[in-house]
Amino acid sequence: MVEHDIPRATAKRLPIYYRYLKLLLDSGTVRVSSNELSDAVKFDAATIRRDFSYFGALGKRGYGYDVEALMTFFGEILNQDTLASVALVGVGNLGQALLNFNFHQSSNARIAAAFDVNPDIVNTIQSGIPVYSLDDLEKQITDQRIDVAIVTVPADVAQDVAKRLATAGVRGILNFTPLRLDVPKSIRVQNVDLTNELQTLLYFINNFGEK
Ligand SMILES: NC(=O)c1ccc[n+]([C@@H]2O[C@H](COP(=O)([O-])OP(=O)(O)OC[C@H]3O[C@@H](n4cnc5c(N)ncnc54)[C@H](O)[C@@H]3O)[C@@H](O)[C@H]2O)c1
Repeated sequence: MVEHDIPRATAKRLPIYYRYLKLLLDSGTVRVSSNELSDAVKFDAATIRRDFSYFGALGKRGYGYDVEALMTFFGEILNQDTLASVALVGVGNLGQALLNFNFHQSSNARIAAAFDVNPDIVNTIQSGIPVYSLDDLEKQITDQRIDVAIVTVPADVAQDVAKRLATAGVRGILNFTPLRLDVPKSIRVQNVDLTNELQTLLYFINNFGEK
């Protein structure tokens, strides 16, 4: 693998370019200009052109960049990265906050794909992460070798989502919904309940708070 001596800020933008290019490729787009990329990923076009030039990827005037060639190229570079890919299902208030936080800097995991049913956000990039239609769940989980999913959907659809995740092959679910999920024994579920945490804290403060 060729070592690329690139600035850290450029390296951090690479997964974002990669994921957006993958969305374009999946939708059959052949080429893209730095201005179009700029609109989607919210980095200015000059930054994008400079970033790409570090990799020797030069767009042609009036043509732009070849999406598939860029994807292949960036994919190879990113393969050196052994981060666990995580999915997030339900890009609402909580889901957006988790996408924005991501986990990359503090752990060996990062959210690689998000899913929702809301047509207003499907096929957009949120905090650098592509949001796919729920219809694409199984395909993306398989293609992106996703092992773990975070579930932030309304409780009434959580069981159905968990079942689909299980069938798609995830091995762990971080469940933020109040529903207790029924999944095969081979799948580990970790429930997160901030209300519980707060109640516990209040209990300790009220009962053992006096020094
Ligand atoms: N564990 C906690 O401490 C905690 C805290 C806050 C919220 N929650 C829970 O997290 C969940 C999300 O809360 P929120 O405030 O973000 O809700 P929200 O309504 O803002 O977001 C829900 C999102 O899920 C999407 N969605 C609906 N059905 C879907 C489906 N079948 N597949 C994929 N996406 C679907 C919606 O389009 C929406 O974007 C709820 O279950 C809520 O009870 C838990």
